[in-house]
Amino acid sequence: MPVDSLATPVLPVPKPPRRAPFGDAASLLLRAAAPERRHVFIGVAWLVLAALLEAFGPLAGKYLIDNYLLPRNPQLPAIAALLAGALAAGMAASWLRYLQLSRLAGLAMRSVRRIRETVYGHVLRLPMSFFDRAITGQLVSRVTNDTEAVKTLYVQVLFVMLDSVIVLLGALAAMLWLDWRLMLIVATLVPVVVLVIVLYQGLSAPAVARTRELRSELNAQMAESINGMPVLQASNAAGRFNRRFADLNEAHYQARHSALRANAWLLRPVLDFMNVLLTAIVIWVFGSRGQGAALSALEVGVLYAFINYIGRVVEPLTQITMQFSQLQQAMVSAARVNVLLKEAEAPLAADRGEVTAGGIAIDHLDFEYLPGRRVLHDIDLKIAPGSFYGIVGHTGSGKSTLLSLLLRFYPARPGAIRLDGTPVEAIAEGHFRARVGLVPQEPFLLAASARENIAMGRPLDQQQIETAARAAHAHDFIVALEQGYDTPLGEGGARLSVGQKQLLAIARALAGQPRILFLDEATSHIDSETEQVVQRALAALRGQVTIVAIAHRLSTVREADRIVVLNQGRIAEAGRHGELMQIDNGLYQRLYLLQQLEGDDDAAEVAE
Ligand SMILES: Nc1ncnc2c1ncn2[C@@H]1O[C@H](COP(=O)(O)OP(=O)(O)OP(=O)(O)O)[C@@H](O)[C@H]1O
Repeated sequence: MPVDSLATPVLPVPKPPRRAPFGDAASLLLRAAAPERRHVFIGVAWLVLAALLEAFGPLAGKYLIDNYLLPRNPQLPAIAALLAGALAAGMAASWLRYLQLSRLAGLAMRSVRRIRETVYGHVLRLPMSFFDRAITGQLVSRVTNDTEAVKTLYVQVLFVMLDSVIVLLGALAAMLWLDWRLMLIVATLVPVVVLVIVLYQGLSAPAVARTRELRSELNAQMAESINGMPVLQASNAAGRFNRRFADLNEAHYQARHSALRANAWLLRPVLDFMNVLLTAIVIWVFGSRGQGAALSALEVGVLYAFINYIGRVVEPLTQITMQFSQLQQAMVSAARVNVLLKEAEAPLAADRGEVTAGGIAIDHLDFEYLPGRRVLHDIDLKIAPGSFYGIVGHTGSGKSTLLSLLLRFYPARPGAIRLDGTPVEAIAEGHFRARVGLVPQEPFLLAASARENIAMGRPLDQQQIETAARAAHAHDFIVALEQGYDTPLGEGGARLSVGQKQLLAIARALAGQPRILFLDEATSHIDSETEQVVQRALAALRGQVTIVAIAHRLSTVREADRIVVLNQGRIAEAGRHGELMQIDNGLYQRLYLLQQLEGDDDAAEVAE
């Protein structure tokens, strides 16, 4: 990682959307919950039943007051039956609510699991060009934090809201039946709540979106710092990073605070005030109807039921408004997840041919990462099956780019790359990856055993693993480890030397029995002695596997059948080592002599 990028004081903070797109969130949720339609219907049916049973309580109270208490009509069996009925209805409602909650919570959790798997699977299928733009920490934040926030949408928000709406409708229906004029007064709460929500949405949406963005920036900085820790500490950048993190954290706090302020002002207080106001209005209406006289028996029962129902209207409305802030956050997260899901995946390869012998043909290949900035020009190469090709050139000459195209990480266009006569994009993915092996510059090792690192999840037996390790000259050092092939290698293979890691990476590539093996500067980090081991391993494969090695260190490819020298994206020279050394003042000759000089200097330094 370049030190400059570490020292950059400001991270770009993308502009948050003005409004959280509800359609995006809804479509994501519906898609994820689609396989569970049956659970949704049953859960909702139970909710409706529970709300109906709960609405029965105040009606039973009204009946008790009207028929037994006020007329002083102590029919104990009837009163007991009424109370028992109300009690049973209440218990049944609670039981049903518990059942629906566990059913719907399970559904929510499964749906979120589905979303997370979909997002991760999608990320795995994205084209390499996406990862040129992506920032690891932000991406991780989408797959973990954002999908977690979407869970809130299901578990708390949707079900609490659904429940609240059903209870609200039940209470309004019961009031309508008791006294439609009073019901209309109480129902004025509904437009007030809609107004509060619209106001809240307008005030808090930008703050919530910004909070999410900033949180993922925080993750990104954390991930970047951990990855670049040696450079960060060596360049004394800890203080600068700390300040940058603190600035981001402060911006996050401010954004969160302004969302919470809108929350505190608008949500609960408005509803609490309306509750008191409406109860006062209903009592006043009853009072003015009686015009000072005592309320009739009928009215006392209705008043009791009404005051009871006002609570049942206010509570769900309060719940709905309170949940709205979480809904807001979840919608922003869902929208972010959706943006990621809309990224086009790498096109699926057709299945029109196979890699058999391992011949490679590159025809008039041009390539540019960014429009108008061509990095490869008219590359034309024929590599016979089983041969060993070296690709060399100055930094930035296009070696890695050519390898990326050979590995199908980017579409090879205009021009074409064919393997055994079939265009690379027309070979089925599984077959292609099995037949084409890669030994990268940085051997990526898992925190697992040597065996698992070679197998990489493929169903390989001990025999196959050992054969590959022997071919890569890795067997001897593996069996010398205290548990042999089962020795845990530590994070990133910390237990091994760089050269041993590289040999293990070669064993891994060979274990798949590839027909073609690409080496991406596989010898740049190892000493000359280990390089010779790698060279012997490669020499043993000659004739069986086509090898294309990109090399900074020319000694690695000295024995190649053909060495291709790239210069500014074009093939400048090609031939055997001896032939290239004959070209007076040629690029290869100059590179070679320069490296020899450096080698002599190193040797002299060691001798001193
Ligand atoms: N992902 C990318 N997006 C845009 N430009 C890129 C990308 N990768 C490489 N380039 C550009 O393409 C050109 C060739 O780079 P490439 O990495 O292929 O060179 P190289 O010969 O492998 O260099 P090195 O020996 O330093 O690894 C360079 O100018 C580089 O800036």
